Amino acid sequence: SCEVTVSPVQSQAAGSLPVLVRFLTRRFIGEYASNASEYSLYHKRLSIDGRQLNLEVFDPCSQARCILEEPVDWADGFVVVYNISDRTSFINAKNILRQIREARMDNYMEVPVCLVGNKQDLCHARQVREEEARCLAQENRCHFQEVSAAESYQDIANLFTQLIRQVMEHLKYRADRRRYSGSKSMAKLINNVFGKRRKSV
Ligand SMILES: Nc1nc2c(ncn2[C@@H]2O[C@H](COP(=O)(O)OP(=O)(O)OP(=O)(O)O)[C@@H](O)[C@H]2O)c(=O)[nH]1
Repeated sequence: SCEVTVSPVQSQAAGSLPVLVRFLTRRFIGEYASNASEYSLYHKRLSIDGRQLNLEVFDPCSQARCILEEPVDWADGFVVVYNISDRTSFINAKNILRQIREARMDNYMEVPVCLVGNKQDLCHARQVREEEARCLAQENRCHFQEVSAAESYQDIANLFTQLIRQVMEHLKYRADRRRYSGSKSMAKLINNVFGKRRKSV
């Protein structure tokens, strides 16, 4: 069993909550009662590739508008959502990606991120080209996908599953590194101790 924490980060009316709820419940709920936004931490038990996971999802913007400091520190992965029919939301997403990158400058700390263009069903009113978003994702070394929370569950399920797989690999990589550097310093210590002993014999 393993704990995975993912944070969806919303920009302008991007529909991050509907995207998340689609993933958690398979249903599309378009409008929420205003007090629904008080509950911003969600849990789900999942099985991915035969592993049991406790997924924790934090939606920072339902609490306060896009406060990133906290999730940047503790999240194992990010879902940055913008609305393909709202250019401002894309610019917000760009800023959020930059903030995540800056906060995670150290390569080993770089966490998996997925840029999500929601409301694909509104492509007749599109303000952000898919290619432009793909370029932004490449620049930020993150995955990219367009979805419609209103129309489809499968794309959203796939993107969360893929992100969680990446997160698990990343966590394993970090744990291996820690173990390796631990065993290296242990080897150094043993070497020093034995070196000294040998000298004194
Ligand atoms: N057409 C369409 N509308 C969507 C989709 N996803 C969400 N919406 C609508 O977009 C609006 C914004 O959804 P919100 O629940 O406010 O999304 P949010 O990103 O959490 O936004 P805040 O209210 O600012 O926190 C709602 O009216 C939703 O019904 C989608 O895929 N397609």
